[in-house]
Amino acid sequence: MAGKEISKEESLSLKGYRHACHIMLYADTDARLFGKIPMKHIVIHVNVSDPLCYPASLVVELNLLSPQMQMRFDGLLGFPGGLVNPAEESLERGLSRELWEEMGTALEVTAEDHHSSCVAPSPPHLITHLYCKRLREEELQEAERAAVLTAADHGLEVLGMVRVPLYVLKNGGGFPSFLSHSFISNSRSQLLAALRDLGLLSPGELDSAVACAEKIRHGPQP
Ligand SMILES: O=c1[nH]cnc2c1ncn2[C@@H]1O[C@H](COP(=O)(O)OP(=O)(O)O)[C@@H](O)[C@H]1O
Repeated sequence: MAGKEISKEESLSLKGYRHACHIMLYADTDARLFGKIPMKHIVIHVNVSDPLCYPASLVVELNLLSPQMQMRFDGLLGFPGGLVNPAEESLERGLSRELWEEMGTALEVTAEDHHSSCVAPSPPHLITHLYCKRLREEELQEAERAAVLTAADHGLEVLGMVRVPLYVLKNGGGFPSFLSHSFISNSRSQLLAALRDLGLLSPGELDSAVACAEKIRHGPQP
């Protein structure tokens, strides 16, 4: 569900549409998976017998940053943010307000952080705007703590912030598994486009992960 891309200016001139603004916060990380594998840059040789995904010879090499999404009240994954009425405030100011409610963090979102605007495939008459903002790792960690400790919506509209794993493990663990979950509206497409456009993952890496996620979704369930 990608939706039709449109410029922010054009979207604001359309009548009868609601505007949903969300943000992808991300940061470089020095964290180590299982205490030993550097998260920043990881190389995994995929096992020949893996039934899923990658050809045996492929070495998966991904840059590991930590983009954030959240588990919503409805059990779907999405980005932090919400509806903004552009007749009352700018998209950026409204998004900052939503972030305060959902994450308990005062983050200034500017027009430079705008990534894309789309006419959402569903629900009808909705424009979705995605913003992307790179933080320092300490800022991201601080935002995660505030989301639990001080955000008004924690445990209600937002059940928790989650980091998006950008690495790929055997049998599609990591990013492909993450993509196989259920997402609100076009947030999954927003995630894929942002990772591609920001150069966090290459088009080839994204295509492989999407194909692998499809196999996981349609594979045997325990
Ligand atoms: O991450 C997202 N990307 C794109 N659209 C989203 C995302 N999260 C929610 N939406 C859509 O935006 C609209 C507003 O949703 P949200 O629940 O975030 O705002 P609200 O708290 O102001 O109601 C809903 O129609 C939903 O389908």
